[in-house]
Formats: sequence, structure tokens, C-alpha cells
Amino acid sequence: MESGPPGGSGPAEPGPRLRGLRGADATASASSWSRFGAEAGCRAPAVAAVLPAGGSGERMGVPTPKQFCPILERPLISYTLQALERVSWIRDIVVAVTGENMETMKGIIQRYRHKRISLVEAGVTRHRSIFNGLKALAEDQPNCRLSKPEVVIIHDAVRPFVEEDVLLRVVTAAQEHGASGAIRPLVSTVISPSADSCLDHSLERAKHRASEMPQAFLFDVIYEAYQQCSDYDLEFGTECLHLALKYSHIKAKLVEGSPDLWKVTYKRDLYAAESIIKERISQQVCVVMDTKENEEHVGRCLEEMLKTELNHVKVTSGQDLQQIILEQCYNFVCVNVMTSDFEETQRLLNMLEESNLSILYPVVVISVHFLDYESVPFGQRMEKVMQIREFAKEVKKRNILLSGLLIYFPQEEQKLQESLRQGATIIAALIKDRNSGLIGQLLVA
Ligand SMILES: Nc1ccn([C@@H]2O[C@H](COP(=O)(O)OP(=O)(O)OP(=O)(O)O)[C@@H](O)[C@H]2O)c(=O)n1
Ligand SMILES: O=P(O)(O)OC[C@@H](O)[C@@H](O)[C@@H](O)CO
Repeated sequence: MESGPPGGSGPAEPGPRLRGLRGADATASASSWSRFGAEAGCRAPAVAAVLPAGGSGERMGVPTPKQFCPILERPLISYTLQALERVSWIRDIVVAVTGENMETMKGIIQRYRHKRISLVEAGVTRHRSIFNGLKALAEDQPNCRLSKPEVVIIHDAVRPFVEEDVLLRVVTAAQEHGASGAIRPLVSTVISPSADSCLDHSLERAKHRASEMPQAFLFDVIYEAYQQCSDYDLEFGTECLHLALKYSHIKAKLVEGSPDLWKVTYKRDLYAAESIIKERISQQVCVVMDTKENEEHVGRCLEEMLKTELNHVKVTSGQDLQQIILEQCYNFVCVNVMTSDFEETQRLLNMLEESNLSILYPVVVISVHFLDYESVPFGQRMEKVMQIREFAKEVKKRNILLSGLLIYFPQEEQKLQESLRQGATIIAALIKDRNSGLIGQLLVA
């Protein structure tokens, strides 16, 4: 069993969250357990998680095992780890990876600052990988800070969209019933073919469900089941709940899961996961502008136009920028009126680089310049504005996607409104698409 970097599998420690949120998240997380636990009449147990991540992803059809395939330049497994790390009452997260991917996994833990992670060798099947993870929790191994939990969550490393709510529900149900698992309605009807590939019978879809993840077990229940498990089940089985029933005689409590619990299996699932992640981090934008009359006016007009494109538009003159960054806004518009200088934008970029906000997700920054660019020789004006290409190349190394937008100003009010509307559309497209191919580009509204 290997731990990640020093402190990798230390005591429960929230994962890579920004300072301001860590407290908030942990408080929310702890209070949700205490609230939920109180309602369910149970106390908070010691909880650990096992993530099988030792597969080859054959159905994905690419050389890279799907758990390491990038989404927005970050490996899929990192999103799942992040989701579990948001839950402060999960004490340890044991990830089963193949020996050949051990260094890759350690690099991911290091780069994305994952905490509470311990690594074990995967097995040749998913059940064997899970079993190895459980052994790491069961046995007091020398120099290992892992200890046996009361409840263990088992969750596929390729299911990134798991929320605290369903984790809380399966753990609470496992405390009471010994085992629990998330289920979803079937999308297609299940049929049973005959030996000659004809329809033998079909199952009534309404009476059946798809077994998803997360699942949770009293540790002794599932560990006992794996210890008694036949080689056939270890080799060909796909259902942990079945092992708990067959070997520990425990009937798992089934809980309804959300639609986002699906497993990334085929390439289309990766595209779907990327669009969900893009949508989640594109919900809000922060408009940074000075309160000088001119700037405030066009900034407010732009704000109004942006509200027709994006759900949440915050405006700041800069004082509360640090808090906005801590609240994990990933999209910024810096308004510059009658100047092609980048001082304001540079100040914002410096704050973003210091904040580590862009470690987990690409941060979009659009430097908007309201410029009377017809009255000054084009070359002279453009020379300064074209600096954006150099800035963009530099900040891309920190996962910040910088592009520029020119809006002719001043101009007759109606034309200005049209430019602002076009500008808002361009800004929304840059935020929603997060295409790193557009960094350093200067767009004109
Ligand atoms: N020997 C294995 C096989 C699978 N898994 C993990 O179990 C989860 C769900 O399995 P699945 O979706 O089948 O992954 P793969 O086996 O990689 O996919 P495929 O069947 O397409 O090869 C994945 O996180 C996978 O990495 C594992 O830990 N050890
Ligand atoms: O069968 P696969 O190896 O593709 O994935 C494992 C899934 O079967 C499993 O995650 C759920 O069905 C719940 O047990």
C-alpha cells in the first residue's frame, strides 16, 4: 500500500479547496452529517472510501485508461477525488491503481493537491481491486495511518458526479441495514436471449432498476463477503451488493440516485462529462471595473447585457475581488475604458495566479477595452493591445485563458447598445466553450 505525498493519507483533511471555502465546506459537511444523522437517529460513524481505478477502459477505445483521460486538461479521476474530498466526514480515500499507473496517480495527487489519498495495487478484475482496497483498510500495516472504518463507501473512480447527499444516504442506510447502494431507473428494457440469440424473455422494466454507485457497507459485512468470495465471483462478478447478499446474507437498502451518477464508459460519456463540468463552472462571471463615471456607465450597460447570457453576474471595483475568487468564480471580465493599457487586467491576473484558483479548473479572463480605435493610428493602438498575446501565453501556463475584446467607444447610444449586446454574446461564448485555442485573440464587438 502506498500513500500519496507526505500527508497524502493523513487524518481527515479537506481536499484542494480555497481557504475561504474549506471552512465553509467542512462546516456545511459536518453540519449536514449531524443534521442528517440526528434525523435518522444515528451518530456519525468512521467512514472511508475505496475507489477501484485499475481498469484499462477498453470500451473507451483509446490507449489511455479512461480514469486518466483528460477533461479540460485534468484527468477524470481527479474530479472524482475532488467530489469525495468535498465531504469532510470521509476520513480516508483508498484508490486501487495498477503498478504501471502508480506513478501517474501519485503525480495527479501531487499536482491537484488531493488529500487523504492512499494507493493500493489494483487487481486483474474490479472485484479484486476493491478487495485489495478493503485489505488496506482492514490490516494494521506498519507505517500505515489507515485504520479500519465502521462504514466503507465503494465508488467507481470513473463516476465523477457524486454529491454529499447520496453519500450521506447510502452511509446512513448501511449503518442501519449493513449495506446500501444507489439505483437509477432503467433506460432500456432488459431482455434474456436464448442460446440461438432469439428473445427468450424480457424483464418488466418498471420492476427493475440499474445498480449504480456509490455503495456503502458496514466494513465487516463487505470484508467478510470478499474473504469468502469464490474465484468465479472475483473474476466475473460486477455487483458488490450481490456479494454482501450471497456471502454475508445482507440485503442492501437501495436508495434512489440522481441522474448524474452514471459511469464514464464510452467516449461519448467523456464528452458528456466535459459539457457538464463546463456548464457548472460557467454559471457566473465577475465584472471588474473602476467606479470612474465613464467606466461605470459602460460597465453597468455590459453587466445588463451579460445578465441576458449568464445566470449570475457580479460586479466589483476590486475591493471584494479576493472574496469572489475564494467563492470560486472561474470567469472574469476586466473593463478598461479609453485605454489599451493592461494594468487593471494585469492586477487581476496577478491575484488569480496567487489564489491557486486555476489549479482545478481553467479560469477565463476577458480584457475588454472600450476604445476610440478609429481616431488613433491603428498600428499605434494595436501595438499595445496586441500585448495580450504575450500575456495570454504566459498565464496559460497557470491554466488561465486570457483573450481580449474591443468595443468601439464612444459611439451613438443605439450603436453602443448593439456593440454591448454583441460583446456579451462573445464573452458568454468564451466562458461556455473555454477553448484554449482562442487565448491571446483580440475579438471585436
Ligand atoms: N481490474 C479492474 C477493472 C476495473 N476497475 C475499475 O472499476 C471501475 C468500473 O469498471 P469499468 O467501467 O468496467 O472500467 P474498465 O474495466 O476500465 O472498463 P472496460 O470494461 O471498458 O475495460 C473503473 O473505475 C475501473 O478503473 C478496477 O479497479 N480494476
Ligand atoms: O460492470 P463494469 O465493470 O462496467 O462496472 C461496474 C458496474 O457494474 C458497477 O459499477 C455497477 O453496476 C454497480 O455495481
